[in-house]
Amino acid sequence: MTAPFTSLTEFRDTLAAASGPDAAAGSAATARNGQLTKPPGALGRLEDLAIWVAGWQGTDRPRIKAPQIVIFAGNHGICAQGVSLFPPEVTAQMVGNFQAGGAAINQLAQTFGARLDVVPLDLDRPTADFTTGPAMTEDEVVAALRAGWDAVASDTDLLVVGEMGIGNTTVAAAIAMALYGGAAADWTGRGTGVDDTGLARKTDAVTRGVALHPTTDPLQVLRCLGGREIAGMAGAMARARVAGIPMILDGFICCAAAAVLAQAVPGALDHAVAGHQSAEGAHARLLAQLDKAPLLSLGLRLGEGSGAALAIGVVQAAVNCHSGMMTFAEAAVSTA
Ligand SMILES: Cc1cc2ncn([C@H]3O[C@H](COP(=O)(O)O)[C@@H](O)[C@H]3O)c2cc1C
Ligand SMILES: O=C(O)c1cccnc1
Repeated sequence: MTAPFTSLTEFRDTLAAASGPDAAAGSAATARNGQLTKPPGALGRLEDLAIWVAGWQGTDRPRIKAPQIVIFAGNHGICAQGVSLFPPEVTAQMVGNFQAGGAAINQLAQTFGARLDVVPLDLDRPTADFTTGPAMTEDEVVAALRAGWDAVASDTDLLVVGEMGIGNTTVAAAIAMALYGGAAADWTGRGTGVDDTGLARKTDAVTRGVALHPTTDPLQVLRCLGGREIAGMAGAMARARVAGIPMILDGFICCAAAAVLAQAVPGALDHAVAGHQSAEGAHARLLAQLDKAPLLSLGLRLGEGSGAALAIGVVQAAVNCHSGMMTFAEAAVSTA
């Protein structure tokens, strides 16, 4: 489906018009869960996950048959401030690596049987340095949101969005500070591995950028401080919300994109679970703001959708148990 919006206002209206999950299917799944051959609650959060997917799929027997991972890539003018350990050309080089099958996310996608799509967004045209002006024009940010919307396949039943963009932990920190306040140092971290001096440069850049763009409108925060891959992720998440496709959030950068939606429209992330807590310092703080408890905590600090991709396996396991197990009656097992 082609994106049904051509402005930020229309984007917000599209997202706000999304309906919620099927409450009857959720209730039916809760009832079924209570009859499965296990002590009540013994599958812990897997039970909640299966019931949650059931609501979004509108059936008490959900299945995950077509998971999709989409990686958005973008380049950032803020790299001019010396905020990353790596040079910006790595973004395009890694896109080539994704296309050749050589990155971590390729292996993870294959492990969980997920389709993998890579969407480079104007890599030869970095955003503007947000310490000197708005990162994007409205046309640019809307184009990236539309690319995100259009990247979700029509048969996808579980979505993961990931990113590649040298400099984007600085961008995500600026978005988080603009949306939630606090000091820049609360939101900056080591990203690809900057030293103390690099971290101080990041924190200074975020302080100056947020001061230059004092807007509190979440979509203007995305335009002024964000990046194309972050807007692409937001557009794909919005499409999933409107289409009722459950999704798994990845690390710090992905959650910054999600935070824009959550602040723009209440309930915008009802279709999302947190896949993992990354090692980027402020990810835990951001997850707390989103009120999402991570499924995994493996010390990853990669991005590319990697932590969320791992959690595809957890969600698949949850729905397979829920939909494939026998009830006490079917299996002739005595109840308590
Ligand atoms: C080879 C390589 C592969 C990556 N895959 C993801 N990232 C991650 O690191 C970047 C963010 O960190 P910073 O803000 O410090 O630049 C993003 O591209 C993110 O996806 C990578 C980074 C590198 C170097
Ligand atoms: O939290 C993440 O996803 C992350 C952390 C560091 C670098 N890239 C991504």
